[in-house]
Amino acid sequence: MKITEKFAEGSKNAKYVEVFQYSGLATLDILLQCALSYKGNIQDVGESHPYVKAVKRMIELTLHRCLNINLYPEFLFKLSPSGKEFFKLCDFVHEFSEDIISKRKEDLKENADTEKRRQLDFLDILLTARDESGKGLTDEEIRTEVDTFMFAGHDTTSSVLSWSIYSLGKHKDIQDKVYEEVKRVVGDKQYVDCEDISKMKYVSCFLKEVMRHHTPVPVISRMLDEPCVIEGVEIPKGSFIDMAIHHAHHHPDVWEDPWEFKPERFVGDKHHDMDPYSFTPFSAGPRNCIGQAFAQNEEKVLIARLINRFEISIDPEHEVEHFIEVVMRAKNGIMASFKERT
Ligand code: HEM
Repeated sequence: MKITEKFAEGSKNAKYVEVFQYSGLATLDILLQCALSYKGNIQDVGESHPYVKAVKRMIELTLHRCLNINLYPEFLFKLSPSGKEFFKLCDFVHEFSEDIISKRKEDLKENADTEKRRQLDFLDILLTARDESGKGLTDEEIRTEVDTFMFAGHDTTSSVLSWSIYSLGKHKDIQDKVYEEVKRVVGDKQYVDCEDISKMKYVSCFLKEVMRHHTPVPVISRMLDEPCVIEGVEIPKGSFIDMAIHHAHHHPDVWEDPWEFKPERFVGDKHHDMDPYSFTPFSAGPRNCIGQAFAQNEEKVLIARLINRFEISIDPEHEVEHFIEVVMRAKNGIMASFKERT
């Protein structure tokens, strides 16, 4: 697994490694490979990869727009320098997805036999989907689905992986428990089996606590299509409302010691007796996250592989502070060291 090599290499060259940069590249490679059977080799190129650079800059420009009310109207944004840069990057990001799709279409035509043997992936489903009248998705519809998947499926998982590494390094007692369980379930294998995933019960509780305490998608927004009354205040139809999941995850009426990191609060699925909206890292309702099962399995495999090989510590001198940039990041990153276990 490349990310373990990157952490091992990084820890040899410097005592502490910045975690977010490597985890973002790894989760993008994983998503491209699993959903689109595309070998992006993003981790080999690093942060200078044009797709990675473009997405990073687009997030910065989106935040800049959110903080400038003058840029809210689409036509003003389009005329501004930041809007022009944003739409140019948008075109580039779309071209990246279109390229993956057109390569697959060619492969399907030219290598039908090898293609049949390949495992079905998300892109196959999009390319072959038909409605009742036999009509498939248009090229643009396929491209927007691929864009959503690439965006929704890699920054989120990277945030959870980075905060998991931070939490393991910060709480050595919890790291020991995670390691004991992984050692018992996975043993000395260099991979994690499907059956291993469901046996890692403590790792599940640990992951849930990471997603509660360091909520990966801290805020989601909706436009009201009908008026809504919240605590006696009527909010009119057409209003945009933000739902602060991170705050709900720390509400003292709901959570005991909300600012303490305690995976034990999820042991035995205790939280199942709670209000179902008290813990919603993947949102809730009809538009909740469709990648949640995949994401949780991915995180468990990554954590198991990392903890089986390394003892993780964080730099005690480095201040770590939550910073919301669509997903939950750390203001100055997370510095961790990865010591090979003997
Ligand atoms: C730990 C990782 C993840 C977290 C915390 C997460 C969280 C979320 C949340 C909160 C939403 C709702 C957004 C909203 O209502 O505005 C969402 C939607 C979505 N997620 Fe995830 N996600 C994760 C991983 C993934 C992965 C790996 C994929 C793809 C493989 C994915 C695909 C999607 C898609 C396509 C939507 C839009 C669903 C719709 O609008 O109907 N997510 N995710």
